[in-house]
Amino acid sequence: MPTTFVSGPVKVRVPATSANLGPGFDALGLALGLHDDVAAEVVPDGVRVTVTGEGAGELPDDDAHLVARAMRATFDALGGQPPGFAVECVNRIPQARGLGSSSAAIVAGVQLARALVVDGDTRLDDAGALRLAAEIEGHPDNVAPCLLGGFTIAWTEPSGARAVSLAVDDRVRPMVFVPEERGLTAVARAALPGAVPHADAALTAGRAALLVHALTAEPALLLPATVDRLHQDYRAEGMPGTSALVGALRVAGVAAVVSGAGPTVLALSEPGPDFSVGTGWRILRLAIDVHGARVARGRLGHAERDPVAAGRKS
Ligand SMILES: Nc1ncnc2c1ncn2[C@@H]1O[C@H](COP(=O)(O)OP(=O)(O)OP(=O)(O)O)[C@@H](O)[C@H]1O
Ligand SMILES: N[C@@H](CCO)C(=O)O
Repeated sequence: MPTTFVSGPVKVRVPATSANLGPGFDALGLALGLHDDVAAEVVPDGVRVTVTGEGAGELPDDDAHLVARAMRATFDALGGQPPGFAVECVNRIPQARGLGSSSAAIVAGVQLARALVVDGDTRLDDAGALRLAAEIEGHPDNVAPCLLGGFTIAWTEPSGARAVSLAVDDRVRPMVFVPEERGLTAVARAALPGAVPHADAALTAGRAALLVHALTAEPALLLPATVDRLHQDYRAEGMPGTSALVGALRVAGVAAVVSGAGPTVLALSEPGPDFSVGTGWRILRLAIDVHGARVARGRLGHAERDPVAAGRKS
């Protein structure tokens, strides 16, 4: 069946995400109340991308932009490319910091392309959108919470990625400490060994299981539930400030972990008033986003175009 495109713009709001959460490497993730807003429409020719906020002046303005690449891949999956398309991004998620900026861009592209095709949600259903987004990203732990919201457990079967979303206990209060310096996921993944000791794998599997209970029902167990032996120690040399802050917070009794591939630190409870963080960290208290990516018709409104004000609503 030929592909027909809708006229007029569509938009999507996508949340930041924190992957791994300590022991859940490449599997667990949490959607956070900090968002990028992205709009797109079909145009007669070419690909144009404008960016405001995070990444403005640095990211490509054409087909090479990650949102455009995800849209292209999704149009292919939907049966055909439009003559051209224009994209407007208002970015608030810090990039290359471990807060899922690349997954947010990919999910935005997948959801916008689906919304721009008549019957797009039928041609590529929600399960297919997750599979495609995870395939583009390479692992599902950020794209799952970005699409579904909440606390997600993602896994990959021969047919592709799948995920479930669970409600988080109200007492969990995420806080992120974002450093100035960036860290690319690809670099952090290269620091990992090909194999780990059986004892480390066994300990981490047990803590990941405990973490599901701690996050959903018993936050008092978050400190033991966030112990990991699979990735954080191997990456510590590449992000010494992050490693030191995680260590100091944990000594103070706070369930702190490296967010995603770092270098942001995620704390699942707040440190006491006596805890001194030091300089150079942007500290954000963030709600948990329970909605995941939200699509609507129309252009970005005034509030959505503000790269700061709308950033912390969930
Ligand atoms: N909103 C965006 N639009 C276009 N490209 C983006 C966007 N956000 C991120 N990127 C691209 O992805 C890169 C960062 O991806 P990377 O996976 O290394 O980090 P992250 O997604 O922020 O962190 P993590 O995966 O650890 O949570 C950026 O350097 C940029 O090339
Ligand atoms: N699980 C991924 C998350 C970052 O994309 C990693 O730690 O490499």
